[in-house]
Amino acid sequence: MGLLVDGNWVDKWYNTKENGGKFERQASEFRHSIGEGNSRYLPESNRYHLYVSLACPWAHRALIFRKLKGLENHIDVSVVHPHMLEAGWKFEPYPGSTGDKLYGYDYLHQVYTLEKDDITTRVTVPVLWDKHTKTIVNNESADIIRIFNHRFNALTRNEDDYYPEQLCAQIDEINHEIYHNVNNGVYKAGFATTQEAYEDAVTSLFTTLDNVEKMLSKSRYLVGDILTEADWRLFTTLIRFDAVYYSHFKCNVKRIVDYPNLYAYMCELYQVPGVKDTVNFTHIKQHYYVSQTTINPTQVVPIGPTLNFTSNHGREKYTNR
Ligand SMILES: N[C@@H](CCC(=O)N[C@@H](CS)C(=O)NCC(=O)O)C(=O)O
Repeated sequence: MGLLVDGNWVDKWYNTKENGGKFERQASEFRHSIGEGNSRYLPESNRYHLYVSLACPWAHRALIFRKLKGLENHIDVSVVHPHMLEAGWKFEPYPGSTGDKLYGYDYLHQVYTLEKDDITTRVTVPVLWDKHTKTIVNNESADIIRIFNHRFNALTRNEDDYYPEQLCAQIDEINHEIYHNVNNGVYKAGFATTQEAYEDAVTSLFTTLDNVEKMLSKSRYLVGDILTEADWRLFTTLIRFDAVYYSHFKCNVKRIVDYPNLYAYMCELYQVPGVKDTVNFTHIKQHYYVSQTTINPTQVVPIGPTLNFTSNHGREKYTNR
């Protein structure tokens, strides 16, 4: 695990010593959009490419939106190897990995230096890449899912809207809480290097999960009867929770399966057509347990738990009232 400094790969882990044992995620650097006033990046078929890891919850958001919005024939995907070690994300044969379909590179950092040869940056997934200009359009999943949500509608004729105008404020508000306490909260717990930083993160995480459990006892989705991006952003953390975050990141106050409403809600989302094809538990478990050697130095991957997301979720009752 490392980063690019002036175009050179440096093998270095996040430094938590400077800030009281707390993990602080760095902001994504490439934040361009496609279409709507952006004359550089136009919404064209087969022009953009998505680099992902099937393990990564942020990249998973982008894969789900690509599926839901019918973009599979317009935006192809390269999938990295699940292990992210000294050289960062790599392209090596592994079931479910594809190699770098565009340039045949060995490492994802080579895609970043193709964009700019003396770049200084972390090398993260997802990356939305433009094949025409050989540049990174965007490497922030929160932006990529919004681009996918509406910028290619003219091509796909898929008008499904996961960020409807009248709900934007509500969605932004819930995203904010879920991002800090849940999506990033599990990382803050797992990467904490002091007891205090760990306990702060786990307390906020379970306070939010308890609140969401209550909300979901009254409402089918996070902002009412409509499935929105807020739900998909929560889903990619929930689906990894019992298999990884509970044990590896020590988020072990409760499992998702112990929350009746959260669990049924997660099953409902998993069962939305196409979504289960985006979930790969081998990549997920291999990535976390093998790559994060500061937490799991033996790199032994647990066999369990046994998971079932296909049971009858019964969530229709909330909209049929
Ligand atoms: N804010 C980014 C975060 C992406 C991210 O941190 N991805 C992780 C994988 S789960 C990564 O590639 N980490 C490599 C690193 O931090 O060097 C997003 O949501 O797109």
